Amino acid sequence: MSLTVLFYSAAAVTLTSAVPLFIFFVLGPLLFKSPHQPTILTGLVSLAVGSLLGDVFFHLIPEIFALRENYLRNCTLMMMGVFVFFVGERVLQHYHQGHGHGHMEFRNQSNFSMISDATRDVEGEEEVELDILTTQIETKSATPATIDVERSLEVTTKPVGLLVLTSDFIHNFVDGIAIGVSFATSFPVGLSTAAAVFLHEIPHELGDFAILLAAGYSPMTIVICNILTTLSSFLGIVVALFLIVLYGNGGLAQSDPDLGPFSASLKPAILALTAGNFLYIALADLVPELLQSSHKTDGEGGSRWLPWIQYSAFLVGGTSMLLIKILCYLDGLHPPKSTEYDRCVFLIHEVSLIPGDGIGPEISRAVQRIFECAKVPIEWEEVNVTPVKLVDGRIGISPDAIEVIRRNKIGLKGPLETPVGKGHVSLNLTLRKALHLYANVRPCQSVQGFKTAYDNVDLMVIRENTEGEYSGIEHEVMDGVMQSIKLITKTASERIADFAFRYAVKVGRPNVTVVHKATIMKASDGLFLNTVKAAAMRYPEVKLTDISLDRACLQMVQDPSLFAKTVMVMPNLYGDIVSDLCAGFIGGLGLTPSGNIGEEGAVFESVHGTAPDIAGKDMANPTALLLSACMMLRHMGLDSYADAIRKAVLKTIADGTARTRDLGGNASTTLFTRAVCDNL
Ligand SMILES: NC(=O)C1=CN([C@@H]2O[C@H](COP(=O)(O)OP(=O)(O)OC[C@H]3O[C@@H](n4cnc5c(N)ncnc54)[C@H](O)[C@@H]3O)[C@@H](O)[C@H]2O)C=CC1
Ligand SMILES: O=C(O)CCC(=O)C(=O)O
Repeated sequence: MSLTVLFYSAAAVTLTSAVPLFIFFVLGPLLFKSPHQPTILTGLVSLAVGSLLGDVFFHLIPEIFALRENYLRNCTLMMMGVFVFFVGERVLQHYHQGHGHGHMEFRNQSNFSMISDATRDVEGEEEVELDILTTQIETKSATPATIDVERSLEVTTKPVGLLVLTSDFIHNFVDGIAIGVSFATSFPVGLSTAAAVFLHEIPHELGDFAILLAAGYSPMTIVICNILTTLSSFLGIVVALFLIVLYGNGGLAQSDPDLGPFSASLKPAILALTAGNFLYIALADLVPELLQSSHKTDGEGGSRWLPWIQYSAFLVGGTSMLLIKILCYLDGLHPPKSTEYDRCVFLIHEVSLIPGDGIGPEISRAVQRIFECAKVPIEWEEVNVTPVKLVDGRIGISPDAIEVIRRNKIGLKGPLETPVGKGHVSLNLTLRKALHLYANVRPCQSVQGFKTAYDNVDLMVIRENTEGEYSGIEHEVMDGVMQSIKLITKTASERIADFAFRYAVKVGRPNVTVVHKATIMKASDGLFLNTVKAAAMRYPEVKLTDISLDRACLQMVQDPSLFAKTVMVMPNLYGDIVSDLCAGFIGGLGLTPSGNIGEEGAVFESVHGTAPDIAGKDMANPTALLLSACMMLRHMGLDSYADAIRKAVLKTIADGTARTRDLGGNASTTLFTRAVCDNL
């Protein structure tokens, strides 16, 4: 995804820099000669104000506060964005009385006297070939503004040019970061930020051209300097991409809190600074300039329409930002929810598909067919994980296959067979470890309309997914004595504990329950338990309880509703067993989904295995994999598709006519799939 972000950001920055250059050379002479020059310039500045504010209010703020985390920090950073640019402008003013983050440089001068400005030092100093200068000289002698201009001539010297270039360099660098991070957030946010930067760059760059001409720079030198300062935008993009790669998981498609520190923390922080910056430029830099120009022009008998032009251009800028947002909603018929809107336009998401063994290919085909019916905007990239002999002689998944899944960041996986009591290590575990998918989320909810012994089951198991009893550290101590080591580390326990608490906050469950057997495994389960207890201090809004594994199983079987308001977190093996137990409450393994989630991506799969007893017979229930695929869609922000598919699946089961055998019906996998499509 980073390459896509790089491409869009680089294209945006190139356009943002090239167009003002084009305007300067091709349209500049016409513009400067035109009697409508103030009108055009005021229109451009007003358009910039509208688009900057539109970007802030319609795109950046919803994105910054899409997650409930870091609310105060992000507010502070937004304020800091304003403050830093206020201080920066003050410093620049100190060195050059007047030039801060200038856009039209009509501060303290009458109606956009940029042109007159530009001529100050040029006369007699350098021969400049452009027509534009002739126009400038004429303009200068003709307007009353000349007096102001003459006065300010005294402060305009060559160092001013350097100051302007330095400030441009910094400004472009910040714009580069903002554009890079915005595109990493989503295409629409990138587009709107690039448009806002672009629209305020035009008047800004034109103003700077004029000052540089005035400071004695030749047009060619200005162009070269402009290209050099533009390089800092690219530097900004590189910094943004570096942060994305370093902190993981940004990139046009994902902004789920589970996806890693970039999406959850760094991205809102940078967007908050950008929002502060844009607010400052719009309200502190541009609006006062507009008010001043309007006032003076009126006073001088200028266009009475000027304020109306400003209002209209402002509204056009703001409305265009609103339109980008509305188009985005319409595209996916999404409800207006910022995390979801995030991913909704123009992009087809690439998802790795591992069909798996046994019933895996049958149920994977069913999912693909139903996704087609639902027109889900994803493309599958099938990954072959057939075990191969690795360089170290072990049997496992080829590094290339793992790389594909890592690249796509999102995968759907059918079950993989593991030889019992012999042979190669579990490929399921290999994938989880290789991709650092440390959290296994296993929800279990009653299917309305499908009656079991338990009603309204609503359980949530979070299983540590990388170590514990599944560490695979086993050896023969002596003949007839085998030892298997249960590895529990503080790091992994802390990671899963934090995940469980964040998850509880996210889904609105008030409690976390840690399930353990620390009475017996005092050291390993003891460490797990204590680490979760310590993590609880960081989430005062969530209540922590602990329960031993055996007691938890008893209570669940007696009354699963006792656990309906909690998120259960536990070591690896317990999670595997407890989630199968949960499946029993609602109708079996054909119904329970799961997601393996980590910082580098997520792979979704059903809780069940390859079901060798029914494999190849068109008898398997694809619901568990389908619901896993719905979890995946939600993880990607494609909630509306997830909701539609889930509704159709549950309706099909509730209708009762197309139930598979595990649910007491006699429908084939194919028939069930067709029924779900019909219900979509
Ligand atoms: N995550 C994974 O890929 C997992 C893989 N496995 C592997 O699967 C293989 C078989 O394991 P088992 O212990 O037999 O467990 P299993 O989950 O494959 O089967 C248990 C029972 O549930 C039924 N069942 C499971 N899924 C079903 C579905 N979608 N529709 C209808 N009935 C379904 C089966 O017919 C069987 O009677 C083993 O090689 C094991 O290693 C087991 C569990 C998880
Ligand atoms: O890899 C296997 O064979 C079984 C894995 C399993 O049961 C699980 O952890 O979900």
